[in-house]
Amino acid sequence: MMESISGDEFEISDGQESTAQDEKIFVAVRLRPLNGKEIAKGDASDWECVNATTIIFKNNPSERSMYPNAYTFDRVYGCDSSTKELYEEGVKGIALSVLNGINSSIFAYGQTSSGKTYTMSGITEYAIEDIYDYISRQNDREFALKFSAIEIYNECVRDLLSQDGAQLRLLDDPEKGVVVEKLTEANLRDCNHLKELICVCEAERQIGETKLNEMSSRSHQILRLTVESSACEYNGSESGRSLAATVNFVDLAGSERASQTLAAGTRLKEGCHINRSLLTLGTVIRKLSKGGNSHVPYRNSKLTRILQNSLGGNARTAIVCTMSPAHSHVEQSRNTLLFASCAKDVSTNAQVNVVISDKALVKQLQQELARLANELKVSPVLNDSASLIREMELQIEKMGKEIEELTQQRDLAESRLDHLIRVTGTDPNSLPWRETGDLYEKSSKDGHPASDTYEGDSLNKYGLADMESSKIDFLDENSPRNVLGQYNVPDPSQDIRINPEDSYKDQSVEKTLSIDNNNITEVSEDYSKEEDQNIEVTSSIGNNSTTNSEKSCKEDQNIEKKLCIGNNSITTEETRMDDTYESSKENTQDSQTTVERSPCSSDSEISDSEDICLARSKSCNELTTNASSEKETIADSTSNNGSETGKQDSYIQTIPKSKSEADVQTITQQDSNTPLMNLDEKEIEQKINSLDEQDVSSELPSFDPESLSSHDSGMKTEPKANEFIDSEKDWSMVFEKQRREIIKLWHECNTPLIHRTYFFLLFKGDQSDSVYMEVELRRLSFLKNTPSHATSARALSRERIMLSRKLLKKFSSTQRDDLFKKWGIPLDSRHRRVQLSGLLWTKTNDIDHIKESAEIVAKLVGIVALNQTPKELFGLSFLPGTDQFKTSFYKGTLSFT
Ligand SMILES: Nc1ncnc2c1ncn2[C@@H]1O[C@H](COP(=O)(O)OP(=O)(O)OP(=O)(O)O)[C@@H](O)[C@H]1O
Repeated sequence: MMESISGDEFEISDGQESTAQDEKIFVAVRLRPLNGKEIAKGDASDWECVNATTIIFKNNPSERSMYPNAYTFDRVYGCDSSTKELYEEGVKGIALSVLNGINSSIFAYGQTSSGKTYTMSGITEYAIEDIYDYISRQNDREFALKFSAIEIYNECVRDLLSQDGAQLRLLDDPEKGVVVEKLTEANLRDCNHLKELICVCEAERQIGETKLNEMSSRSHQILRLTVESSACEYNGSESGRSLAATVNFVDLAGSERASQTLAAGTRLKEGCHINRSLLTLGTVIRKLSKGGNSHVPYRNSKLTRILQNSLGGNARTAIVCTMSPAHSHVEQSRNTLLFASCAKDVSTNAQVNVVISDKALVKQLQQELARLANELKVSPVLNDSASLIREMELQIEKMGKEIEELTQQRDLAESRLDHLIRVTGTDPNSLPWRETGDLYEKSSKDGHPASDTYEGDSLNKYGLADMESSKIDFLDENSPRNVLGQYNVPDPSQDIRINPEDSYKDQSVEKTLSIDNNNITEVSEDYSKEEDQNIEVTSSIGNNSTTNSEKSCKEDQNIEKKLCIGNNSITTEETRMDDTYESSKENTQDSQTTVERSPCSSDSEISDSEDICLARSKSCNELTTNASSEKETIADSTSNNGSETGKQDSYIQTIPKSKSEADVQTITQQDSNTPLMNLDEKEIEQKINSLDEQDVSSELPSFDPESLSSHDSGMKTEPKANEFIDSEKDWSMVFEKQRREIIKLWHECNTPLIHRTYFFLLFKGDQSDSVYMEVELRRLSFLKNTPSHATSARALSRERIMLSRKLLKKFSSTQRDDLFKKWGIPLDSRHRRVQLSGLLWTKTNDIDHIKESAEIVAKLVGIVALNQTPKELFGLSFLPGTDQFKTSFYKGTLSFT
């Protein structure tokens, strides 16, 4: 919408095309006629407008003067000009910019009695008439006009529409700039309303009589008209865009000389304030006219503060400088012209002020949203790609977490291994699992089972007899001896007892990995049969019916070692081994020992196993050292064909090799028909005590890492505790005794309660727990003698505090009260939760107390299901610091029923 007004270049639009642009202040000079007093004094008129833009000092044009004789402005108006002419030719376009959403200001500047009020009154009247005339002709836009008026009198701001005459404060608004606080803003009904208000302002304004002007304005007056306009809704545009701008009609007080006005008292004071503010205005104009980035002292007067936007800011500005032509005022007139000259060099940067209403903004954003959504709809590829990328990102994120978790587990295992290797002084290059790992990897690549490529020699040369089974165990995740296999290095873990049944299972596993499934069944079954049947089994494995063939033995020594175990077959087979095998024959003895542990190896052992011996593999050194005696044992064992006594008792874990070791401790199966679970607490206690009396479980040796480094000798003092004779019922008793011992040691070592809980709940007496019980006992025995109790005590205290806090979250008030009562804590006592957490795991002799403590801690730390927990988590680590595991890790892996 574009429209021209009264032939002026002014155009009004909806503001969409308007852009900010620099524009000089429009400056016009107006001469008033000589008034009666001046004529009476015989004052001559010094100034003449020679054309529309130039005014000259006419009385002494040839006189050399420090002042110019001619001044050029946008427009100059002589004595006979009219205000209408002045308005129409320059000021109108600027004043009516307000209709276009552009701020504007019209100033009248000049000495007192020069005609400022006379001129501004006319301009204001013409402007408001034009504005209302224009509005009345607009049918497609709605307008709202507001009016406010202030005067600055003696540097005080006063609301001319208010009767109270209170001084108003100026505030700096980040968006609007300087605003007058509590200023009345009248919503205009029509033009007459505005005129009425302007009349009110004239009446309210400070007027005083001076020598030069009977009606001298003693204040600066600013009439402000705000025009807001927007397109009519029925017009269908509904752009929500409004234009809002203000036009200021500024009638300044006139500069004056006290000598001329003969002011005194109040008038003199007024004159001082007027001159001071006008001086600031002149400074501001001068600074602005020079451009650059020099400081502009707007804040030096309230006038310049309020008009800051109109002076070089977001506004179009016109200044009408009024002059008296009288010679007696020539000096003031030159000052006015100097001010006007500066003003015309000042640039402003007016721009259209477009206001978007909140409602319109919301609507606009909704439209934008709909447009974008539509774009997505019509672009399925983009849509699919986005969802695909998101899905992939989620997968990557998930994989990253899994990798991180696996890395943590690997690091944990590696750190424990490294520590173990360091402590034992083992040459890392000789670690058997590295070799087997290579083999395993190689075999996997070949697409064959690991055992197919596994060669006993690679283990035998390290003298690690158990590695054969260890490697296989490692592949079997369900085997409780996985870790045993992994940690099968020459260290105290060698003392760990092996469950005979587990040993049996291990042997079976070895076979299953060496033969096909059909034979597995056969072999397994045959283990419990007669000796001769074992020979048959061997035959069946040897390449489909080849009985003890040389070829088969050479091709698969693994099978040979394990399955060629008939009465005479061992000797026979060994003589058929290749050179490599022979060269490592000494070390191979351990493998053979392992073979001989097979339940099918000899029923003679079964017959002897009324006093089953226990124990577990020896260190490689020991095994190597005792290879000869072991061989003898093998011969003995294989030559004895005793009666069958059943599978359960038919194992020999370790064959005694020396005289000292031949003193195998046995456990007589007393009361073997009485299940431990049927006994009460006292009876269990008695049984355990009886075990003590029999010295079945002699006091455990303290764990000394130093001794690990010299395991050669250290292993010669194998603790007798390893030499338990095992049976299910005896094991239950031993387990109970060990568990009680562990509980006491936990207490003495300030072991974290969470560790105790996990351990207690995880190991409940299964045969396979023996390894872990043993290790825990040894670890605690070592810890007990270390001076770290103070530190661990503090940690334990912190843990108890932590648990006391969790009591609040995990137990209801009623549950807590029940617990307090049960645990003898008065309900009216203080710090009951702390008291309770302090009691947990303290009564080491009271198994019920221990069970309850474990249950409470389990609930507090959120253990949910332990039945799927790999016991290897407690691993066979001999590190003293294993108590300090990461709870979160365990929480993520343990399960509890
Ligand atoms: N252009 C003009 N034509 C005829 N009379 C004029 C003109 N300008 C001013 N006058 C008369 O001169 C007198 C002084 O004018 P006016 O009050 O407007 O001066 P002023 O600059 O506002 O003075 P002050 O600063 O003291 O208020 C008034 O009587 C006014 O009618």
